[in-house]
Amino acid sequence: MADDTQPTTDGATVTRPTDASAPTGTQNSTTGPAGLVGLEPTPGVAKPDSLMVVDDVLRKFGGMTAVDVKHLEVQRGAITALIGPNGAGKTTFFNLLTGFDVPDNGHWKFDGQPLAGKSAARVARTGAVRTFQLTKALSRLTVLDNMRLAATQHPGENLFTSLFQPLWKKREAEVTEKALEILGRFKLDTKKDDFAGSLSGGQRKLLEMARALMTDPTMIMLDEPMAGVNPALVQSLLGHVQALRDEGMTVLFVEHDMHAVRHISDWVVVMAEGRIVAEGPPEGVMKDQAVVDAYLGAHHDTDLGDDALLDPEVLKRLEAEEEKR
Ligand SMILES: Nc1ncnc2c1ncn2[C@@H]1O[C@H](COP(=O)(O)OP(=O)(O)OP(=O)(O)O)[C@@H](O)[C@H]1O
Repeated sequence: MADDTQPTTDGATVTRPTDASAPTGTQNSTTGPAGLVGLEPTPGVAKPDSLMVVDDVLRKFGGMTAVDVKHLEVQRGAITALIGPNGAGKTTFFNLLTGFDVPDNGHWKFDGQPLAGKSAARVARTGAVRTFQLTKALSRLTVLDNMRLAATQHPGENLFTSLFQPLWKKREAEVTEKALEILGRFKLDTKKDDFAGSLSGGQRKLLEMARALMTDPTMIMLDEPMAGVNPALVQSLLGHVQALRDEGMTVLFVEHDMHAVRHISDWVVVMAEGRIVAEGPPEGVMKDQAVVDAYLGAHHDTDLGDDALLDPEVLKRLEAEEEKR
């Protein structure tokens, strides 16, 4: 397989596998993307190294079934995209898995630990952390304070430390150092004293990701990370997501941007009307008849992966525009 790598606005690199059946960033034959090679692309297929395993999760709103997932396994160390037309149940499913909503039925495990019935805070402490859009309150804090606040959800934080000044002083210094290091990685260090609300759409998304990293997650769950992002920064964001995977993190993301999905996902799971209708490597899944039907049934104008954004000329112009912001 030949890889095509491409630098982004901030130096991160997007690696585009030219053969989707053989993903990149492999560690050994069962874990990470390599473990997905050759798997049967059928809904509910077992993965060789599953970090999350979901069974019979049902969520109804009145008489309407929003989520009805029989079985899903998420491969450790890989990037899995969760896609589907509007109203398919993706966000509800995310909310259920992360303890922000309660199912009518079902159970699921993260790294062997049962999560059903656990609060959102307890789920986050297990290492499954989701990103959130910056709220109004957070927008009024500086970028650095946003990062420091995110660290308070860290499993290592405890009452003992917070009661003794020498301990919390030391901890505060460590947290600030870590925050600056992560901000540097996302090229947000120069913005550390700016209000988060003053950042561009793409920079906000980077900050959301940076905040999640303050808790050292095992799995990061991103809800539409590319939404509202300038196309020049999309490239950069994609590079960062791949870098997290290459460091061994598991990524699960909900996304409408099919360009993003096609170019960074190792595996794609498709939901429609609450159910998983297909899963498999990105190239194959986009051609799956059940997927085409689900999208055509929902909205006819969906772009299932436009490569125009990878045109160097288009990119150069967009990057120049982003620089001016
Ligand atoms: N709190 C709620 N009360 C009633 N119905 C809800 C609630 N939340 C979601 N729904 C319904 O459940 C279904 C699934 O919604 P959900 O937001 O999970 O879909 P989605 O795939 O994330 O859609 P989108 O891509 O548009 O964000 C929709 O029909 C929605 O109207």
